[in-house]
Amino acid sequence: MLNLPIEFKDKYQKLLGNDEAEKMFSAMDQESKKAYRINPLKFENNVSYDKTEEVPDIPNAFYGEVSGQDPEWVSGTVYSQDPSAMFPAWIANVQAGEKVLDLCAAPGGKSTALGQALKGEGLLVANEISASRVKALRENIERWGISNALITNNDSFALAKVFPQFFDKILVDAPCSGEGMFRKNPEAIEYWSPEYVQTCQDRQQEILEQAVKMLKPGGKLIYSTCTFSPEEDEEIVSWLVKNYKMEIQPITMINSDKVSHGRPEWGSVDHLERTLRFWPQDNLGEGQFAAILKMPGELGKENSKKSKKKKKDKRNNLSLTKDEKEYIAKVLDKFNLPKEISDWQKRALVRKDHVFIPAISEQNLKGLNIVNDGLELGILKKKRFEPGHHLAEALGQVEQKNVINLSSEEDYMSYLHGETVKVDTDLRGFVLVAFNKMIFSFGKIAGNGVLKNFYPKGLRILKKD
Ligand SMILES: C[S@@+](CC[C@H](N)C(=O)[O-])C[C@H]1O[C@@H](n2cnc3c(N)ncnc32)[C@H](O)[C@@H]1O
Repeated sequence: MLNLPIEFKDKYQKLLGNDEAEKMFSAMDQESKKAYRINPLKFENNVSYDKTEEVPDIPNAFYGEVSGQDPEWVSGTVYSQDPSAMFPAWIANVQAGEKVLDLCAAPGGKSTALGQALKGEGLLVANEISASRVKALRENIERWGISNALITNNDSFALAKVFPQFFDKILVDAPCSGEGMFRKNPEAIEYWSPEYVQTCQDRQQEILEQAVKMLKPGGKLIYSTCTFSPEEDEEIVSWLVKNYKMEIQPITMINSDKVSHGRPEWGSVDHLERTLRFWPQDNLGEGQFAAILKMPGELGKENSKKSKKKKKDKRNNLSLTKDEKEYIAKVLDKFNLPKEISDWQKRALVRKDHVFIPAISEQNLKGLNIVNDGLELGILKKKRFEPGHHLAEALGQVEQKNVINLSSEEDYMSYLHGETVKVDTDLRGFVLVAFNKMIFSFGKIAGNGVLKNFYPKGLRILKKD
């Protein structure tokens, strides 16, 4: 049984009434609900999991557990995510070509969903303030095969300087008191106090003050938390409406009766019932709050012919030489390229031997700590080119012929451990490596049929003795 603080219980008994509060506390003693999303970007996405129970309203999402060693996970074919946490990115209703910022992004559950909705067009800036957490964000975006994300490790002040009135949509999945996660992470209970809730509200306002500066007129802010406290939910939304004249938008993409609405009496502006609340007693997933707010003005007005014209990349000094292009083409020509990579010869740049297609070309990114810009194609090594892991995951978007599908679980695990594997094939040189048809790495086959391991060292799974 969860050891909930007395002040927490008192607060929700007052807010909800005794009966509803009891339902909430007893639901918090049940097991948390696990679920996963299937990646629509991947060509092979026939997963081995049970698909009987769908997560309501979310396409390609099902209840069930995923292991980090499954080929489905390793190949970026599924993402394990709390079902309620799937909603903020879904209601953002991102369209291909938009400019989207995920301001508090790690480990990337919502960034992967926002990125997949862009379908390789437009831009996702995925930012995370914590240097340790940004690593997982990068891994997850790469696995998902997203090619047009700029991953940054900054605070919101630094981003606001570089991107004034720039984005169509911004998701602020704010750091919060995490009350909705108590049953999943009971250690979060230890941090909780009424003062901590207030500290979280202050921090949310500080982040949001910068976020609104980055929205275009008419742009949309999706604000979410995984907490129940009105101070961090309805009160924050009220503050946004009052301070920035933002409008709370109706959310039309939800049909499930397991999704509740914000409480007008817990804030101080109209239309709070348009916001969404996820309660454990509604039995969908963990606790969550989500709202969409629109900036005054209309989108698209700034899209004059002049601003539509593609600006030239200022980074001419990073261009590839003719020889470098030839080394790269020798490898890439063996694969079927998704459309966003097909014009790599025009767009790819090289920095410190790393060849990449930038996610963003016209913007001056000075002042940002860039973790990854777009799609890393690979590394130039003297007169040859070694394709990179991110490229392998992106190539999984389309049918590939130059693939070795490992024939046993044993070979698959050996590969994840970083070992070489003997393969029975006529293929030679760089190949994509798959298991159960799901592409998860590059490898290189030598003349003797030995598959050299190119699974990145940082992702390898340690062998148990
Ligand atoms: C709720 S988590 C984000 C979860 C993520 N959106 C997902 O779906 O996987 C909030 C994140 O905000 C980050 N954060 C904390 N303070 C921040 C700040 N001042 N600016 C930006 N991000 C911050 C935390 O490190 C944490 O990773």
